[in-house]
Amino acid sequence: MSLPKRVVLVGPMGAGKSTIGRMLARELGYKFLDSDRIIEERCGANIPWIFDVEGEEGFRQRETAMLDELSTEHETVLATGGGAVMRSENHALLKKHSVVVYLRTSIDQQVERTRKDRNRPLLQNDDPEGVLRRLFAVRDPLYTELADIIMHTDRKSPRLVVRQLVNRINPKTPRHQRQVRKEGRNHV
Ligand SMILES: Nc1ncnc2c1ncn2[C@@H]1O[C@H](COP(=O)(O)OP(=O)(O)OP(=O)(O)O)[C@@H](O)[C@H]1O
Ligand SMILES: O=C(O)C1=C[C@@H](O)[C@@H](O)[C@H](O)C1
Ligand SMILES: [Mg+2]
Repeated sequence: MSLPKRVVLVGPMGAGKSTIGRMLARELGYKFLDSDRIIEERCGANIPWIFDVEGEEGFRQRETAMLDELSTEHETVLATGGGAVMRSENHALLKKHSVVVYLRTSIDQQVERTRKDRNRPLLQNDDPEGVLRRLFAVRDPLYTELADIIMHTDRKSPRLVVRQLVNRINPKTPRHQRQVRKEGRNHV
């Protein structure tokens, strides 16, 4: 089986899309793209500034344009923003020539992993856990629907997640084939 043209990572804030995406790209010999970072570079401003000045809607417009542009880049691993699934027009752009991986992560882990970072405007308020919970209720079905692979990340180091993903995306090893026969499902 050959490698997919693109691997697209989706999931909530703190799922590890940026962290795991960079490591996975290195393993596959692919280029790493992070849509949040490229939007910031193009705009010459960080995401909190974009939300402040243009509102969330302004950011979402930039995000759709970026996903469209990046959808033709092959041999890439793309880390998306947590809200990329919120616009239905983005779904075809995410699926294009790609294997979509949902990095599924519990609310507790999302809270823990986003606690110290001030670069996520939706979480700069009195109740970031409540926000993460509400977003997850809406978005989890969308991530799940889009996903070709659902990778659970709780209690796994980024290294382990990457190893399991490489096995899953490029299943050449007998050990992996035995695991799939045993589990027979889309969840890892
Ligand atoms: N499997 C993991 N175990 C423990 N910590 C992790 C894991 N994956 C990521 N992290 C840590 O969680 C934090 C958030 O990860 P990261 O920025 O990659 O998330 P993200 O999914 O890209 O979030 P966003 O949607 O906001 O861009 C980082 O500090 C990272 O080191
Ligand atoms: O979950 C979200 O809606 C977001 C996640 C981040 O990756 C950024 O795209 C931005 O902070 C919005
Ligand atoms: Mg990220």
